[in-house]
Amino acid sequence: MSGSVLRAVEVSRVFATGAGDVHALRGVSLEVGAGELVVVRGPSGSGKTTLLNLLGGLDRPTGGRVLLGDGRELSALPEKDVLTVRREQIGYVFQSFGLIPVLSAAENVEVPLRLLEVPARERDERVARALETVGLAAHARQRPYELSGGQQQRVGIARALVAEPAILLADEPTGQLDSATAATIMDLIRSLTHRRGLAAVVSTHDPVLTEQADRVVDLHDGRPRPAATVAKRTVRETGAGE
Ligand SMILES: Nc1ncnc2c1ncn2[C@@H]1O[C@H](COP(=O)(O)OP(=O)(O)OP(=O)(O)O)[C@@H](O)[C@H]1O
Repeated sequence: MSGSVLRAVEVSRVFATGAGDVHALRGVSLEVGAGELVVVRGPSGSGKTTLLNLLGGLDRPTGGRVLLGDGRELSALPEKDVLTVRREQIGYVFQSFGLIPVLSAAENVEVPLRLLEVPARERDERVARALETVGLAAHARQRPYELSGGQQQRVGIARALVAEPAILLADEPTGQLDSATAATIMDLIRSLTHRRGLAAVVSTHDPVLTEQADRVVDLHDGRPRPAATVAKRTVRETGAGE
């Protein structure tokens, strides 16, 4: 790993609720470098989504810090700067795909580029390339409901990567897919991570999918379990650049 692209240092998140404080995360540290796939594994309620939200700037920790590769503290930036970091540097993949139903696959993938005000011609080229990368070039004009779950998640991955972020975050990206499709989606995430040198963090509670990880971080009741934080691969598979 050549320096961390994203780092959580002793992050905690306490939610104040009517029934009292909920300690969703209690001092979790995690570091991810370019070309590295870290899987966060844990049972329901262990804090996976909370951690991914903090890493992606969708939420702020109540303790600890989230640091970017350039040394800036994401968790302390003003909201408008967090938004810029999210648009330019972070691709996010959701369990429920998060596609806009009235838009075609290509139009969904185009959304991040519109937000970045990329000119139309360049948008078209980049969207076509992104759909090609996930194997959906032939489905560009279809709406989400005309696609299978696996295909919809491929659109979600193309959308997450079309702006060429350095960081990929995926919260249970295979949670709504059958096990065979889930394996192909994890394969795709792994190969894109290695080929493009992404810093990727993926949450899952499926032990089978952790096979694809370079490193696994186990969460339990908002705490990392150090004994189970294992190096899965010391030598990463690196494919030719794209
Ligand atoms: N906005 C919130 N307000 C109050 N409590 C919350 C909030 N978000 C999460 N929690 C609590 O924090 C804990 C961790 O939740 P989180 O969603 O991060 O777990 P998870 O591991 O992603 O679970 P799942 O696998 O079911 O998605 C849970 O006890 C949850 O109820």
